[in-house]
Order: sequence, then C-alpha cells, then structure tokens
Amino acid sequence: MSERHPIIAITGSSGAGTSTVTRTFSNIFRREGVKAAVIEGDSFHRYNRKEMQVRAAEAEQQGNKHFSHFSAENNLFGEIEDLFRTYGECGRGKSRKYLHTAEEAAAYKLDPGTFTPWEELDENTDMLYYEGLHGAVVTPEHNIAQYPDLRVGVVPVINLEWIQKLWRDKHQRGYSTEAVTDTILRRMPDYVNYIVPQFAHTHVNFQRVPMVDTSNPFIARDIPSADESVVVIRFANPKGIDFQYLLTMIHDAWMSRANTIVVPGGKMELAMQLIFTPFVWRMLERKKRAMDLT
Ligand SMILES: Nc1ncnc2c1ncn2[C@@H]1O[C@H](COP(=O)(O)OP(=O)(O)OP(=O)(O)O)[C@@H](O)[C@H]1O
Ligand SMILES: O=C(CO)[C@H](O)[C@H](O)COP(=O)(O)O
Repeated sequence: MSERHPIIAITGSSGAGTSTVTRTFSNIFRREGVKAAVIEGDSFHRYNRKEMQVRAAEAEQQGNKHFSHFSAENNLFGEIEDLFRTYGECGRGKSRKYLHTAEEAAAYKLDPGTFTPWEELDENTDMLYYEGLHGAVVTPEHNIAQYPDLRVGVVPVINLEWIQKLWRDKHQRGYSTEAVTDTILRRMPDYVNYIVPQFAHTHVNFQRVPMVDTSNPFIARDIPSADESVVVIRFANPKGIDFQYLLTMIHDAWMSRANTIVVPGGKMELAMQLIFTPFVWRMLERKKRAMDLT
C-alpha cells in the first residue's frame, strides 16, 4: 500500500473480462485526468509460446498433464511483487508486453507469442494499474496481494467464463474449439489453486451471471449479451459503501445480501464508474497530501 504511488489490480482468469474492465477504467482515468501506468498480467509469463509448448510436451512425457499458464512455476510472481513494491516506493518499475496475435506482434516487428523487451515505465505516473491473472496472489513464497490499494476480482460464473474464453480464443486468437477445451482442462488444477483463492483477497468482486442457458459452453455460438445477464457485485468490507446511492443511480439494482448488490448486465460499466470514481478521487487526494508533506 502506498499513498504516494497507489496501485490498482484487476484480477481474473483468462477470458474473464479483465481487458474489458480496463476499458471502463480508461474512461475513468481520462475523465479524471489520471496518468496510469498500465500493466498486462500476461507479460509476466515465464516463457514465450514456443518455449511453453516445448516445456508442456516435456512435462506431459513425464506424466504431468496439468502444465499451465496459471501456475507459479510458469509465471514471474517474484517480478510482479518487485514491480509492485518498487512502484509503491518510488513510482518506478519495468514492464513489457506478451504479443498474442499477429496483428499485435506486427506493430513491434516481432513474432506472435513473444515478449517485447522490458522497458522503464513512464515517469510521473499517478498510479499503477495491473490487469491480469495474478494481481491478488498469495502463496507460501509470494504475497502479491499485499501491495495494491484496490484489488478487484472479475469472475463470470464458470460456464460463462468458458464461453467468453472460447469465443475470444477462436475468433480473435485463431484457436480451435478442441485446442481451447484442452487448455481449459489442462489448467483446471492451477485454476483452483492459483486463480480462485485470489477472490478472497479482493476488495470487490464482479460476477457476471447469465440469464440464458449456458449448460454446454462448448457449443454456445455467442457470448450472452449484457441484457441477457446480471452482475453480482460483492464488497468484502461494505463499511463506507453508499448502497443507497448505488440503488438510486442504477435502475433495477437490488441488494441480495448486506454486502452484495445485483445490477442488470447492461449497467455493469455504470456501476463500476459509480463505485470506482470515488476510490480514484481518494487515491489522488491521499497522494497529493503525501507529496505536499515531502
Ligand atoms: N461484460 C461483458 N459482456 C459481454 N462480453 C464480455 C464481457 N466481458 C468480457 N466479454 C467478452 O469476453 C471475451 C474475453 O474478455 P477479455 O478479453 O476482456 O478477457 P480477459 O480477462 O482480458 O482475458 P485474457 O486475460 O486472457 O486476455 C471478449 O470477447 C469480451 O468481449
Ligand atoms: O490469455 C491467456 C492467459 O491470460 C493465454 O492463455 C496466455 O497468455 C497464453 O497465450 P497463448 O497460448 O496464445 O500463447
């Protein structure tokens, strides 16, 4: 936690919608004049695509069928921790990108499935914004969750998460249904061990729940739309959250528990803006106060 150099972490599985949530935060940042250093979690994979394929094949030969992009061994948890700590101390750090598609890679004249070189973050950013797989990880060796001032979980119910992943990986990344299904199966133990526990360390979780039948995600042709879903928003600590204001501003919202509000799917972005803009204000005020004192 750092008053001078705050950190926001948006964490969720592959296909959960963290990149989509990032667009909402970009709108908040633009409107509030915030300069954020944006970090993509996939840039902390340990291996590029070819290395990963070779290592997965080796692991499989040795009987390990669960070698995955979710685990501690295949990601640089120590480097995420170092980045968060260093940024919190002095607003500095290094980042890179994992280039998923040919289009992304062409912009850097690199191959898809590779990383851009590590580069220093821009100077004088107002906050660090991480979106990816591991923003609230706690393991016996690493505690990434201790650094972000705001930790947000993005967690569609699992059938929907799989539909989103299948759709995105097939239509935007060129994978077959069989390849994505294999990846989902291979990742399952690491999903349970590394992805899910994070949602107990988040301040707020956003869980999209479809209102249409998603019982076989592997044959779904489309992602259920915003209007075909609701979003369950759960606050770990509801103290200080103005639920009455949210209920007034978000048409058809209701409370399902004392710390949980449910909003129509189409109001997810509005709900995020109403909830997070005051958080961002408070971070900026604290930062200004801390800077003025030095
Ligand atoms: N609230 C939503 N409503 C409708 N579609 C959504 C929503 N959130 C995400 N999607 C869709 O789900 C797919 C995956 O979303 P997104 O790319 O944001 O996931 P991600 O968590 O960033 O995945 P990764 O970390 O693997 O890149 C995209 O096709 C996106 O358009
Ligand atoms: O989205 C992901 C994790 O968040 C991808 O699964 C991961 O980045 C590896 O991508 P690829 O298998 O296409 O190289």
